Amino acid sequence: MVKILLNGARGRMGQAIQAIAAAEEVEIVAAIDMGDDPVPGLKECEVAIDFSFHEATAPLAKLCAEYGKPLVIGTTGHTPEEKEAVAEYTAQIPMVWAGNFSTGVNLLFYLVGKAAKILGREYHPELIEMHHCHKKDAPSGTAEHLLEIIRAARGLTPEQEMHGRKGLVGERPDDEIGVHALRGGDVVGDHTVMFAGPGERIELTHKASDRRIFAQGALRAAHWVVGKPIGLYRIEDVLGLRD
Ligand SMILES: NC(=O)C1=CN([C@@H]2O[C@H](COP(=O)(O)OP(=O)(O)OC[C@H]3O[C@@H](n4cnc5c(N)ncnc54)[C@H](OP(=O)(O)O)[C@@H]3O)[C@@H](O)[C@H]2O)C=CC1
Ligand SMILES: O=C(O)C1=N[C@H](C(=O)O)C[C@H](O)C1
Repeated sequence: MVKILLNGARGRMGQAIQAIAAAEEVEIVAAIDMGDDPVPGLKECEVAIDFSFHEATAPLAKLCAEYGKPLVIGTTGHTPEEKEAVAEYTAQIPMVWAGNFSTGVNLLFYLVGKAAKILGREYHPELIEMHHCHKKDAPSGTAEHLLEIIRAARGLTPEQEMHGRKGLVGERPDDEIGVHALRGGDVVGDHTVMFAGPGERIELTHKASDRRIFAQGALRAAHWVVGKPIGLYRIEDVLGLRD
């Protein structure tokens, strides 16, 4: 059993984690949300898990550093300043930080990287993601990581991303990544990267149908990170997928 503090406990992911905790050999010693004091739970836990809201992550990371507790972050939508603030604490505690804890999406990351490298510039990447109507950030954290992967493979910059198209946008250049965030209904999380080339197109898709996959990944990360050296880890480290 590993003892966890869960931040964002009343939310969709908080509920999904609580539903499987016992089966995954996790004891939730503190289930907190906005307005709750994390300190008593932090003192008792072995690791904290954050699935809450972008503004909440850096303050929690600061407290984890103060009490010497590892942190697993699933929350997305951080501003560049918030990301920087959180990253500072990776010099004080072990941290696993991932925009998507599913095994399937991590395979998608790998396949998209390979495809972006193998296919030439004339195979145009377009990224489409769809989530439920309650999601507050766009594009998704998963989409942001897919964009990083495509940019790295193709030598592109964030300025070469085109988020949605409207009006006289002109012809699509080769060195562009189209990004389209769809919202509606109760979609758990779909991500497609399309490479549209001359005479053919390749589509790589992952569709999540149950939040359990994210919850299982996050709890696996919580078990894994306890006792690890200080530093920043990704889900690839937890899954042993790092090249
Ligand atoms: N990495 C991954 O694999 C996944 C990541 N996510 C991400 O996890 C996050 C949560 O998603 P989801 O559960 O669907 O969202 P919800 O909106 O359902 O839940 C968020 C929870 O966080 C609480 N909360 C809001 N602000 C704060 C705060 N300042 N301090 C502490 N708690 C706060 C909310 O409380 P209240 O209701 O009182 O506002 C609520 O209980 C999102 O960023 C989402 O993108 C989601 C799925 C998978
Ligand atoms: O908010 C969600 O629901 C999800 N968020 C994560 C993201 O932003 O990528 C992961 C998953 O797609 C579900």
